[in-house]
This record gives sequence, structure tokens and C-alpha cells, in this order.
Amino acid sequence: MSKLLKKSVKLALVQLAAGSDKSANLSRARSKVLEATSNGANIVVLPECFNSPYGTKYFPKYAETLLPSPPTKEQSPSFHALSEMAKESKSYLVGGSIPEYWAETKKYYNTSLTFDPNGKLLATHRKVHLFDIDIPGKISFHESEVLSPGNKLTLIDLPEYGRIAVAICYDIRFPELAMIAARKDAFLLLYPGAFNMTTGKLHWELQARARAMDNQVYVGLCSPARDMQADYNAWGHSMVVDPMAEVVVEADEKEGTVYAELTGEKIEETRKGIPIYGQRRFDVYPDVSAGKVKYEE
Ligand SMILES: NC(=O)CC(=O)C(=O)O
Repeated sequence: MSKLLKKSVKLALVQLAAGSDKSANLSRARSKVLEATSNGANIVVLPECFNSPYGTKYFPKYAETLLPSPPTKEQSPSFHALSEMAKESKSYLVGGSIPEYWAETKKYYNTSLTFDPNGKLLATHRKVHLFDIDIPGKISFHESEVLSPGNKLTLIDLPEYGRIAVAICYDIRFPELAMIAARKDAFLLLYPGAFNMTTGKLHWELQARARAMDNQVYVGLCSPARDMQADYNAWGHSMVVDPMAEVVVEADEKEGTVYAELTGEKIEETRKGIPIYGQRRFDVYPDVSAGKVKYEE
């Protein structure tokens, strides 16, 4: 038996077509999650901003209050819908992300909620690295105009399987997060994310494969489906990459769900063949996972 992944697990990435109608997005998400578990999925992932369009002007309009937890249905219909979906489908549900408003500080966040198969909230991840970029003539986007960053790393223990890490989209560009999670024994790094037509083509697969290769773990990236009528055109191409950095499964740009069976043997076999885990030189450079790491806000 693998130390990291106790038994094989079926992962589903739901590449949802999210529009401007929040309740329609929630009920579409529900039917896709139920479909995924009827196809045998144990862990189901939704995309970044699965209940709203993606864009700074939309964050305040769609934001929900999550604290104090649990929120009421009026404060957060998405929290309750996700909890119900997890319970109904009996799956671990990584609920993509939603815009969050924290009344106490008057701050907005891009926040991911993960629920267990009983509908209990397991973890909350607020996007740590905000997506602020300027590529002249291509794309300019500044989440920090509206959002505040989260301040912690998110590791989640799934008792039957092992440990996973959840982060959001731009977070994948910061390898430290992935490195720390893997060295703290995560078998799977999950990133609900919405890359775009410029960066998607260049970096989406590269980032996923790099994080998997460096850390010899599984990586799952879950995008919204592409909508060319929307202000922001998501790249799509949700994918699962294995610990050897091979793409196991990949969606195209349209709505759809992709599945992969993850096994501990694949991790063991990769680490045995290329034993970097025992070859690191912390006498030459520091171990980023050994310093002070924040897991709690
Ligand atoms: N949308 C994001 O957060 C990140 C992205 O599109 C990119 O890194 O490229």
C-alpha cells in the first residue's frame, strides 16, 4: 500500500459552462456533479468562479458571505448548494471558487470551499496570489482592484485516501505552494482555474506538468468551458497529469467532464525510478517546507 494514497480514487473535473444566472449555474453544477458520481467519481472538482462570470466588475455583484461559518442560505446560497451536492452525490466536492465578501473587514476574496461526502465543510482556500498581469495588446487583468489575497496554504485530509492540496488558478504559478504541499505528503494538487486565450495556450499544460514533475504527484486543473460571448474567454482544457508528468486526460474547450483513476502505485513507481525525494541537498539550499508555513488564517 502506498504511504500517500491509501487506495485508488476516481477524480472528476467538471468543465462547467457558467453564465450570468447564478441559480442556473448552481443547478447545472448539481446535475454535472451527480452525473460524475454516477460514473464512479469519488472526488469531484468544479471550476474557478463556477457560479458567476469571471471579471473584476462581477465580483462584488456575485459575492456571498461565508463568515461566520456556516452562513445562512441568504448569505451564501452557493455554500448550501455545494454542501447539498456533496451529500447527495456522496463525494468529496472541491467547489471551484466563488467571490466572497467578508463584512467585518469589507474585503472581497476569490474563495474555494471543499465539502466531505456528508456535506460538511472541510476547508476554505482564498486565492493567495492575485491575478494581476499586463501583456500589451493581449490581456490586462487586475484582480487586486477588487480582491484581497488569502494568507494560507490549504491541505485537506480525506480519511479514506490521503491528503490533497487546493489552490486557485494563478496560485499554480508559484511553485513553492505545490512544493510545500507535496513535501507535506499531498498526493494530489487541485487548481480550479480560468486561464485565458493568451496564457492558456502558452502555460496551462506546462504549469500542470511542471508542478507534477517537480513534485511527483497528481495535478488536476479544472477550467470553466470557453464562452466567446463572455468578457473573459476561459481556455478550457481541464486536465489531469500524473506523477510522471504525463497528461492522463484532457478536455477540449467545451463543457464536459473528464475522469482519471489515481493510484498510489503510480506515485511510488515514479519516485522509485527517479528518486529525487532522497537526493535533495538541503545542505546546499533551504527546504521551503521546513520554514514557517501558514495553514490557518
Ligand atoms: N486567471 C488566473 O488567475 C490566472 C491566469 O489566467 C494565468 O495565470 O494566466
